[in-house]
Amino acid sequence: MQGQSQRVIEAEHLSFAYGAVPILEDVNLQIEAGEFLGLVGPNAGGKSTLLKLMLGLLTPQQGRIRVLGRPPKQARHRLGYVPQYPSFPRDFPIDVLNVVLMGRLGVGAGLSAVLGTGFGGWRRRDREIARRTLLEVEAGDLESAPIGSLSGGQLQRVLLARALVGEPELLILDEPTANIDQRLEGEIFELLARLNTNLTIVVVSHDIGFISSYVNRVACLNRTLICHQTESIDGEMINTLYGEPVRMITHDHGTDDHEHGQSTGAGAHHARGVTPHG
Ligand SMILES: Nc1ncnc2c1ncn2[C@@H]1O[C@H](COP(=O)(O)OP(=O)(O)OP(=O)(O)O)[C@@H](O)[C@H]1O
Repeated sequence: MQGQSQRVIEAEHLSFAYGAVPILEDVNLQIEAGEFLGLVGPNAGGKSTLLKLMLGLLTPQQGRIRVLGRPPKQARHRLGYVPQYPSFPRDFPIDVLNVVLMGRLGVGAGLSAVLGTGFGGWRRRDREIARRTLLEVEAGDLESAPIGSLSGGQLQRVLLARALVGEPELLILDEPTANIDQRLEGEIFELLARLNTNLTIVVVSHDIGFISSYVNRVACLNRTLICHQTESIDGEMINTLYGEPVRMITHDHGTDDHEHGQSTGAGAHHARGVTPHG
């Protein structure tokens, strides 16, 4: 259960480099409980790196990051994470329920169940929670399906269930709809919007136009980070930024060599996969 106005993420003057290559520079970000934040930016802008810092998988060279008031590693069991690409082989002989149950491994009860009785010996309570979570993501009928038999959209729901089954306070998704079609993308985001009624969510996306109708706030990352309230991201603003009507966009800040470089208060923006209308 989240506190009334608990700060879920607090990043202050965060800088990170892989070796000598700077990826994040002086990033400041506060996320309050209950927010649905979209993280957008160009390829290699540092989005996945920022998520890994939130998850405690990387350590910043400068600055500080707190998750639920603690160092990220200490908060990891209270987070749910859906990675960009599923990291297990699709022909692995395991059914959906057991994939979802893996998400209970970080939770005390699930772990002791596995250690005590061997793999597969989950407690009834863990199985109940896993089934309930599959229902929540509208994938209850897939419980016994081999993981390799699922469509892209079904797999995303199952990975979402795996992230939710540990009953997290913050759900982090790295481009959850990158490999599925637009209709299913809408369904997944409808689902995320419902989950957001009692869960803080951070989602990485390339498509600011699409996510703007679901998220409350958009953070734009291209080495440095700038936030916009969703209501300020309307068609007119996007068109002004691009100089022509566009649909699918990412935008970036603070470099001088933009294709559509325009100086705005928020920095210049450019499009990837831009679809001019008309
Ligand atoms: N382990 C690593 N070692 C060295 N460089 C890395 C490593 N991981 C990522 N990078 C580089 O860091 C930069 C930022 O990567 P990151 O994955 O954070 O970007 P991103 O915004 O998530 O990109 P995309 O939209 O393409 O997923 C990229 O240039 C990437 O090649």
